[in-house]
Amino acid sequence: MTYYVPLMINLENRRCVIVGGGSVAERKTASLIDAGAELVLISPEATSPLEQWIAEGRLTWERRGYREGDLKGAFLVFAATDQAEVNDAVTAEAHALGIPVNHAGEGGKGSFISPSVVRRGGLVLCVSTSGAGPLVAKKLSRDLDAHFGEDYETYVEFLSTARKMIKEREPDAHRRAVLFKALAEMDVLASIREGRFQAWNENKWIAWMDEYREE
Ligand SMILES: C[C@@]1(CC(=O)O)c2cc3[nH]c(cc4nc(cc5[nH]c(cc(n2)[C@H]1CCC(=O)O)[C@@](C)(CC(=O)O)[C@@H]5CCC(=O)O)C(CC(=O)O)=C4CCC(=O)O)c(CCC(=O)O)c3CC(=O)O
Ligand SMILES: NC(=O)C1=CN([C@@H]2O[C@H](COP(=O)(O)OP(=O)(O)OC[C@H]3O[C@@H](n4cnc5c(N)ncnc54)[C@H](O)[C@@H]3O)[C@@H](O)[C@H]2O)C=CC1
Repeated sequence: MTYYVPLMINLENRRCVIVGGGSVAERKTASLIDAGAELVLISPEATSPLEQWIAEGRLTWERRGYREGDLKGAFLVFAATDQAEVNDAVTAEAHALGIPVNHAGEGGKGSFISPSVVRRGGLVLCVSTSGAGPLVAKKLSRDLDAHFGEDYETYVEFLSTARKMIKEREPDAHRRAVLFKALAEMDVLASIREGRFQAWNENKWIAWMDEYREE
């Protein structure tokens, strides 16, 4: 089995080309829109949600079949037609140009695959079976969905603010490390869950950092 390496990619304003306009293209496009990518769809047909997004200006549509040369300038490519030879040709062009490509019909032919994803704000939980069972990946991520509640979104926001505070206010590498460790062990989730949590203001952060300074 392929040893896939998970990555987190920032696609904001990056040109992504999706070839094919069916249900698979629709699913991949939905997450790319949320990512703020610059999207180009190449397909003679598109599902109604895709058409809706096109009408809203969220992606541009080349209403025709794929032609060699379509991938020039792309950062990422999705080959998602129902024609095996078209998906293969798109993949071959992407490989030749050194652009990462996803092959919907035979995952192993592409250079990356999409995991099943559960989001809680900045917390991103991904499940992949390395292509062995996409439906199983989906099922396992539903288990995670049930286990990780909305409280994690608030928790990750809290961590993000804390990290920023610590970086801004603590120049000493050793003391920073002590603070990050204390932060990771702090039990904030329970209070969020019970509705007792209130976001910390700057003074509370400073007081908290000072406690550790004295030790
Ligand atoms: C290799 C990979 C490449 C890629 O697409 O990136 C791939 C490939 C293929 N999928 C196929 C079928 C289905 N895929 C789904 C659903 C999802 N597929 C996704 C990912 C991946 N699918 C990558 C591996 C991920 C991994 O294993 O970790 C998810 C997780 C994410 C996403 O697509 O964004 C998303 C769930 C999203 C969610 O969580 O909701 C469903 C069910 C449904 O539609 O609900 C079916 C029908 C049931 C079935 O056949 O199992 C076929 C056979 C096609 C044929 O028969 O011709 C291939 C071809 C092949 O086997 O290579
Ligand atoms: N990776 C995944 O998660 C899954 C992959 N699949 C595979 O992906 C393929 C596509 O699935 P669906 O989106 O459900 O198919 P679909 O039949 O709904 O859509 C196919 C799309 O490809 C377009 N198309 C056909 N020829 C084209 C060309 N020359 N250039 C550009 N676009 C072209 C069609 O106009 C249509 O919009 C399936 O055949 C299957 O092999 C299927 C289910 C899930």
